[in-house]
Amino acid sequence: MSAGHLGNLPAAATADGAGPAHAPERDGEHASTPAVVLELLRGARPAAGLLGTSVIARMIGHAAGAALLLVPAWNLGRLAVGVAEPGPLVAVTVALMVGAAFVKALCRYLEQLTGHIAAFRLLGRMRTELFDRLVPLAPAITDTHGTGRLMSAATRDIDRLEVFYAHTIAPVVTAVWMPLAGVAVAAVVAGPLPALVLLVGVGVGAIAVPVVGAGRARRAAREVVDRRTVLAQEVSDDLRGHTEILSFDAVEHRAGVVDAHGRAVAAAMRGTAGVLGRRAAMTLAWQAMTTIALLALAAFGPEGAFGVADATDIPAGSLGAAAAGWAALPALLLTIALVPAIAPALGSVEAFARSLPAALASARRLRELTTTSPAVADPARPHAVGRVRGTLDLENVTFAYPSRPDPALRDVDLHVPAGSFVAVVGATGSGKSTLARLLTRVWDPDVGAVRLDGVDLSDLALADLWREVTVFEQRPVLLAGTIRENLVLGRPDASAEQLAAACAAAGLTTDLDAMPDGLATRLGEHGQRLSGGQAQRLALARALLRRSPVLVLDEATSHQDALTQEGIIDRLRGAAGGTVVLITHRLATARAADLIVVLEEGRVVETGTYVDLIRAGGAFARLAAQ
Ligand SMILES: Nc1ncnc2c1ncn2[C@@H]1O[C@H](COP(=O)(O)OP(=O)(O)OP(=O)(O)O)[C@@H](O)[C@H]1O
Repeated sequence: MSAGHLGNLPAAATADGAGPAHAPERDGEHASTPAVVLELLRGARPAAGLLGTSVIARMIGHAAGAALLLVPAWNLGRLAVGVAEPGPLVAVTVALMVGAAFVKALCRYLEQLTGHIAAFRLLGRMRTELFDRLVPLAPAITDTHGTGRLMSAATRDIDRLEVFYAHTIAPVVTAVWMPLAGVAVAAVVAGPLPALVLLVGVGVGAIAVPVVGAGRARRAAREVVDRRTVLAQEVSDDLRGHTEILSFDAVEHRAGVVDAHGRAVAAAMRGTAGVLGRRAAMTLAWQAMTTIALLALAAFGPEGAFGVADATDIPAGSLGAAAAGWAALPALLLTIALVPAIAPALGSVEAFARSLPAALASARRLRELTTTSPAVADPARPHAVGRVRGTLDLENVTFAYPSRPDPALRDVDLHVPAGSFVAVVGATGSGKSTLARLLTRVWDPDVGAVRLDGVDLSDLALADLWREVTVFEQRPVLLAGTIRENLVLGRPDASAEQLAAACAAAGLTTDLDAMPDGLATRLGEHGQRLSGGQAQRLALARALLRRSPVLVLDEATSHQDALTQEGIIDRLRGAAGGTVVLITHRLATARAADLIVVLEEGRVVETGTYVDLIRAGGAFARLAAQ
């Protein structure tokens, strides 16, 4: 997907405009309503044809619906004043009504069909775009927003925009054109005064209904969206941590937390109820008032106010003659019938005035998410990558997480020769994983540089970097598919031999042999059908399979027994494609390393081989003695 305009989602910052490396910035929250609406409309371009059809179908459908009321009203008037023969008139009226009903039904079908196809197509695109936008924002976005919130954005917020595309564009157009057409018909058939009365009535309905409580409805909608998001985050945490919740006997406590958030959502929703009630009442009130005003005009207004029907047309001796004083009856009935004929078009204003604030609140939240500056961004002109040897250098690196002022790494200088095996050790919290994250450019350093083969990582395209440097995360994520699908995630074209070699190196072969379905074994969500050790061995095999020039392993053997761990470490050098950086708190695994780097409170305090460091009797020896 291109990095330029991305449908409904505003363009994300690029490297040039990213500002400070990891200071997430948001501007979506402050976007004005017209700006958000305009952006949504711009995003509708790919489905313009379908949306146009939906609008036209709705306009014709509403006109047919109006005809269902206007034809009998007009003809009833004509019948009453005697200007038409009852027999043919009834036949024509019935035929016209059947035709209008058929057109109305067909148009309604077309409107709904095309409107919804357009909306779902656009929502599908937006989900893909959202995903594309979120990738470069990770991990800043999960750190600051939480996965539940992102999930809610990708599903609920995007779904809510369906209201805008399927239920707003066509109704708005119809809500403008139907009243104008109705007033024009009244002006032609009944004259300017009835048209003016109708215009005022419709104007009150069209303007007052959505305006009543608009600010309150908007604030309440935003609150509902925010509170629902918190609820989604809590529920997602509960689902993920259900085992802990059960074993800690915390079901009641957690149910109470979720219940409290549910109540908060309900309270926020109640905020809109009063506004909705008033709007519904006003929708009915303007119709009643306009009808009364038209009747009053006919009864007490100037003579000839409904003066189009010609009394000389009325045959002598007919019922019409008796009703000569009511010569204007057809025009009066037709104008009165215009009120309920126009009402459905305005009724939808009330409906979308109700749902639109929620859709716009969702659009704002999506905007807010996607305008967060990425923690790392692709360079404007990436350095071309040739054959990577795998030399790593950290030069005077200092880094602090955005949420913590104390640096997690300070003044780190480190040289890792290509093809070497380096172990990074240190007490918990000393900055080992942070070092791994900087090597894979999850974050950029605040000061100093991280280089691969002498090239600053920030000059490499992220895709190139991710291809050359493979990372084994401390808490690797397994997908719900088969073992094979998980293994080939980073190398879809791996041969059977390559798969077997990676599995053997990671110590997974015995496990696979014991499984009746072998590589085809399904894992369940987050690999829950594997033991902790098996899941770790599988994730390690997946990382080894890539044979990338640099392999960063963060606690890759922490769940293994001593024997299994020893075997894995022995095979590691041969199985990896080049440089290996092994982050570990088990010092025995560092024994085979060419170089051991000891971290203490974010600083490199010692480097050397196992034997040298033990002999030196410094920080490493103290760690070993613990
Ligand atoms: N995402 C984060 N946001 C804020 N602070 C963080 C984050 N991740 C780590 N830290 C902090 O940075 C410091 C270094 O953490 P790091 O995970 O690098 O240590 P570590 O040596 O890998 O620890 P362990 O052996 O326990 O995994 C710690 O003080 C930690 O609390």
